[in-house]
Amino acid sequence: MDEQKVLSIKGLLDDTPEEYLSHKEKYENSIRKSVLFYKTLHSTEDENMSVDEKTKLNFRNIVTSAIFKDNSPFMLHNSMFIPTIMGQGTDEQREYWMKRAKNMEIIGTYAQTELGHGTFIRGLETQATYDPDTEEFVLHSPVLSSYKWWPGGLAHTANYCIVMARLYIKGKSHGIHPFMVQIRDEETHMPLPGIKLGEIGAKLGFNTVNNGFLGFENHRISRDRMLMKNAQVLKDGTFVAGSNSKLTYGTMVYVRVLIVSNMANMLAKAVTIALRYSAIRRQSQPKPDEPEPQILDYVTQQHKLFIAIASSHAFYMNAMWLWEIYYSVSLQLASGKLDNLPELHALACCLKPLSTIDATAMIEKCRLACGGHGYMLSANLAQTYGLATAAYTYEGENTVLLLQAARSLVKAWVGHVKGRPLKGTMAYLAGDSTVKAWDGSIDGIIQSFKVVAIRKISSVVKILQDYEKSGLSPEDAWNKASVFLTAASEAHGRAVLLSVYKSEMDKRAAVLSPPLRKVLLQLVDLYVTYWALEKVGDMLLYASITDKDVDELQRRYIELLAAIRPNAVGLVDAFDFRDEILNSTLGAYDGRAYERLMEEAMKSPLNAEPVNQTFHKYLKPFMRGKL
Ligand SMILES: CCCCCCCCCCCCCC(=O)SCCNC(=O)CCNC(=O)[C@H](O)C(C)(C)COP(=O)(O)OP(=O)(O)OC[C@H]1O[C@@H](n2cnc3c(N)ncnc32)[C@H](O)[C@@H]1OP(=O)(O)O
Ligand SMILES: Cc1cc2nc3c(=O)[nH]c(=O)nc-3n(C[C@H](O)[C@H](O)[C@H](O)COP(=O)(O)OP(=O)(O)OC[C@H]3O[C@@H](n4cnc5c(N)ncnc54)[C@H](O)[C@@H]3O)c2cc1C
Repeated sequence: MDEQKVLSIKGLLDDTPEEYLSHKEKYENSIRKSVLFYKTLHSTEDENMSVDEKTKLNFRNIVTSAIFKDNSPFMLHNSMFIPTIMGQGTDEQREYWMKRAKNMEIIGTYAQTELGHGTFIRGLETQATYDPDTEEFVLHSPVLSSYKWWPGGLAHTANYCIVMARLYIKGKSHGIHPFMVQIRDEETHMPLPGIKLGEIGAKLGFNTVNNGFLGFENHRISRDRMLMKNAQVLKDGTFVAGSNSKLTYGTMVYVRVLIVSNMANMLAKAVTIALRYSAIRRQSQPKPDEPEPQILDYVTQQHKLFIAIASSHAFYMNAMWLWEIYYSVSLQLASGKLDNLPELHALACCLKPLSTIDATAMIEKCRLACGGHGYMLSANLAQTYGLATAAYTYEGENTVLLLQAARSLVKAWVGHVKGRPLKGTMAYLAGDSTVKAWDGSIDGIIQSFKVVAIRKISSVVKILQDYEKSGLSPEDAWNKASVFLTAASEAHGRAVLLSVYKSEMDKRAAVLSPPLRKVLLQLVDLYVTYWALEKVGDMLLYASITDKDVDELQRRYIELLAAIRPNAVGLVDAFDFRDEILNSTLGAYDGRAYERLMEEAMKSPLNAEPVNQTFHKYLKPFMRGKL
């Protein structure tokens, strides 16, 4: 696809930095650009029909990040509204709504979270009560806490949305289901009667996403507006349950899978900026007779940055692998086979949190690695952090998701002890977890991570059982053990991340030139060694590492940093981000960071006049003692 063509369209990139616009202007500018971007992208994609969905998504994601530093108000239309129609609609509903949504005849969002509940979906309070006399659902927000709160684009952009609401038929609740709801008039864009809409206000990031609130006052929609692929309500009010109520959560699983590759991209961007800047920035004079070195030559700087390069590769490989699993499970679900859904859910509940936790921490480290200039918004590291840390919370708060994964792991372990077979990515739990002599090879360390996971899972299951034996209810035992349950999930997630990164690289190794293979495998080695040192306590406890082994591992780590140093700039150049996509004074390809900082500073509205009017109004009288 022609990224260059997209980015050269006039008006897509901002002349005035967004941060100098008011809240309202930011929104209006983002809408103008969203429309232009949609038209441009469509014409570009039409020329590239052969490209597969995953490449298309990645391309869109990267180009979008250049045009919208703080994300687009159409974001939810593409990432959740359309996927929910696809995943939850009947054939007829898909046919009708997809045509309208794909052509942008309607703009939609996904309204699930409420003021009172986000995590606990079964606690949602928005009501959809079926009225068999009129064959309609009556949508109602009975209390303030039932107002929808957060959906992107909901405030002033979307005219339709998918509302997740509790279905009532003849006084009986039938759980949470998706409803297609028109919220604004298609001609005037006014909110429809019985619908209260607005924007939720300024946030840490996402300030151009137009996140909104929504309340209903007995608003009626026809029966065919319930998305009925899974569960159905017949005309007379008969409820037909779906094969698994959790299929209603399908869009969330899809987005959790996408988030892993999104984190790989965000981290790649941040480290490209910080690393290029580290190559031109010179500071201090360790040797009196020599010039100031590039800060990239300080090993502490390499320690901050090289792991971010390796982590981006690791997330990318894991994301592609997870995408394949998602794809094949989706095909199975379509043919009614549900067996592998729990494993997909558990995997997404490990990899979404770990990728967002690591990316958030490493992007912040990239900012810190740029010293004072990293703090400038024009460096584009603060905004990148804002986007990454949002993903820590959205699409399932990370602690909550790790506890979901723990639920599957505990179940698997208990079953294994009872003799039930383990399958898929949990099959390794049946392996040997006895302490052996330390094996410091890459495969040996990965094996140690698996042992750590087995031991943490088995240990927390024992804790849970002991609590229950002492008289605690299963729920209280679970809560009491939850710190260690999340630790067990993290250990499992680390074992998956490490082993998939290594095995996916091995698969590709054969087609790489020997020098490239060498460098990419150094990154794998660095990643594995870094995490062994980060988790040295676990290695001591469960994998019999000795102080001598740790010493060796530390030396190996330092040697790897030295080996990667000559290729470090090449490695970030290989991410192949155009300057427009990095959008950073510090990270441009030509290294003219100081010139760019000054050029950007001159765009500050305060620099338009030499004396600001507040001097005459306040400062002068104040300094003369007249105020
Ligand atoms: C274009 C590229 C863009 C890329 C970037 C994208 C950016 C996009 C921007 C997005 C912006 C942000 C947009 C947004 O933020 S949209 C809002 C997102 N909101 C959330 O993610 C809410 C998080 N909460 C939940 O998911 C659930 O309520 C949890 C999971 C916490 C519990 O749930 P609940 O209380 O109802 O369940 P339970 O505890 O009774 O039962 C648990 C049982 O159910 C199974 N189970 C649970 N869940 C699933 C599942 N999904 N598939 C299959 N199975 C599932 C589970 O294994 C267990 O099974 P078992 O053990 O009993 O056998
Ligand atoms: C930038 C952004 C965009 C968003 N976009 C959308 C959108 O488009 N559509 C939409 O519907 N929603 C959206 N959301 C909402 C988002 O999905 C929720 O905020 C998220 O799922 C977390 O739920 P919560 O806010 O209820 O947090 P809470 O669940 O209240 O979490 C607060 C704390 O309680 C802890 N906690 C909660 N439950 C448990 C538990 N069972 N065990 C242990 N600890 C627990 C959490 O770990 C956390 O520390 C968005 C949020 C953000 C930040």
